Amino acid sequence: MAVAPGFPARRAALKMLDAVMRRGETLEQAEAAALKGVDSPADRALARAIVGETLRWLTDLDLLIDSSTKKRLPDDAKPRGVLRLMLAQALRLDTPPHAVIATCLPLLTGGPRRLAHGVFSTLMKREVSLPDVPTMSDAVLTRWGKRAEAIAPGLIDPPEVDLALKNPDETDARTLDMGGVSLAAGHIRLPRGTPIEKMPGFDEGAWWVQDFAAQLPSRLLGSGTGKRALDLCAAPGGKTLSLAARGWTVTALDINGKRLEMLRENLKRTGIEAEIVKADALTYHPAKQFDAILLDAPCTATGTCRRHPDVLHRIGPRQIGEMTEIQQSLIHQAVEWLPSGATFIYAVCSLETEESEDQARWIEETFDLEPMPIAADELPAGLLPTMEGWLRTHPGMLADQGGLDGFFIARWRKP
Ligand SMILES: C[S@@+](CC[C@H](N)C(=O)[O-])C[C@H]1O[C@@H](n2cnc3c(N)ncnc32)[C@H](O)[C@@H]1O
Repeated sequence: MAVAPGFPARRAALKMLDAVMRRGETLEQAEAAALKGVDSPADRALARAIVGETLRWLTDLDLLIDSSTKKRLPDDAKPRGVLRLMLAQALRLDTPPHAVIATCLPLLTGGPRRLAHGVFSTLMKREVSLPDVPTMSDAVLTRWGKRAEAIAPGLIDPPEVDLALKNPDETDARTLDMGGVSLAAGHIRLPRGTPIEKMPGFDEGAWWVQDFAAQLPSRLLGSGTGKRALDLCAAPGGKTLSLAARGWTVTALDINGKRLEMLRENLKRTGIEAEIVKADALTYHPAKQFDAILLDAPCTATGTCRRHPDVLHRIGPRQIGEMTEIQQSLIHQAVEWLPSGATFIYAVCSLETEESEDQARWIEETFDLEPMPIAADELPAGLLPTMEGWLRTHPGMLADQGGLDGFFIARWRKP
């Protein structure tokens, strides 16, 4: 039987879905193997889009599948995986049902193929649709509680593209030039799918890609002219770039050589300078003193679920527990290195309370640090600090302007 055009993209999508759901791999890890041999950029983009939509809407797709099978298909059954992809294409990517059938059913043989065909055709005849907002899984609902309702509207679509400008004075001119919108000085938002490398200013390094929420921790350290900052978990370097662009003399430390290579490339392209240190922060001994330490700690990254919807299905109490321990070890080190008068920022791109608010409370109970509450006038319009003076963002915020990643940021001073 001849292979339908578009079949390689679906086969890759199934491999990626399987790697995330059964092996707990990240989408990035899964892509490397699954897209091997898929050469056309369009097919690669299609495979990514199919898996992205499938993971974003997984709970709702499963509810539809379960509504038309007599016996519930096991979570890891191949026909369920194929049906998830088929429905995501028909209901989210507007792929005509006949094209979905032609390209996806060859992923199965025999009885499972007939079953998937039957379920898909029944659902198409019923003219089923998805809800307006994706339903979160029970595991996510248990963790996020009431907040899930506020967050979920931010997960309907993948996010737009945010840029951070090296020179915030250029915001108006560059926003106009690129046809974007700006949510604050130094920020530009472009439509999803914008060919970034072709945009004006890329070659000269006038900006870099960074989610709006991820731009906030360095903003909260203010201008750094004549001052030194340690960016403790720095790679690939978004925060190093914005700190250095704000005048800070930055030491960027990270344990991961590959990620530091990206940081090096980012510095080169933007013409921004920073000292790079490849080291384990847990054994490193800084030779200098710093006016500020920014710990953008490793975390479960559930705050990036708009771009990485795999986190909605891979992360659970075990990973959260492991991360909170690593974060506390890193916090211990950072606080030890803070000289009197220096500022400490703890940030995570996580929506999990254990990695965020609970860690800030633990810091206040454990260390002799003075809170430096974040003030409303330090934040872009539409964002407010919490009662404790911390900043919590999530994808449902600034929804009418395209939302933003989930971040938690808190700030202290060493007395
Ligand atoms: C959230 S990411 C940092 C993102 C970065 N700040 C940025 O803005 O691009 C966390 C980083 O922590 C690094 N990391 C994890 N454990 C570390 C350790 N023990 N010492 C140094 N870096 C570590 C990881 O390699 C990863 O690059």
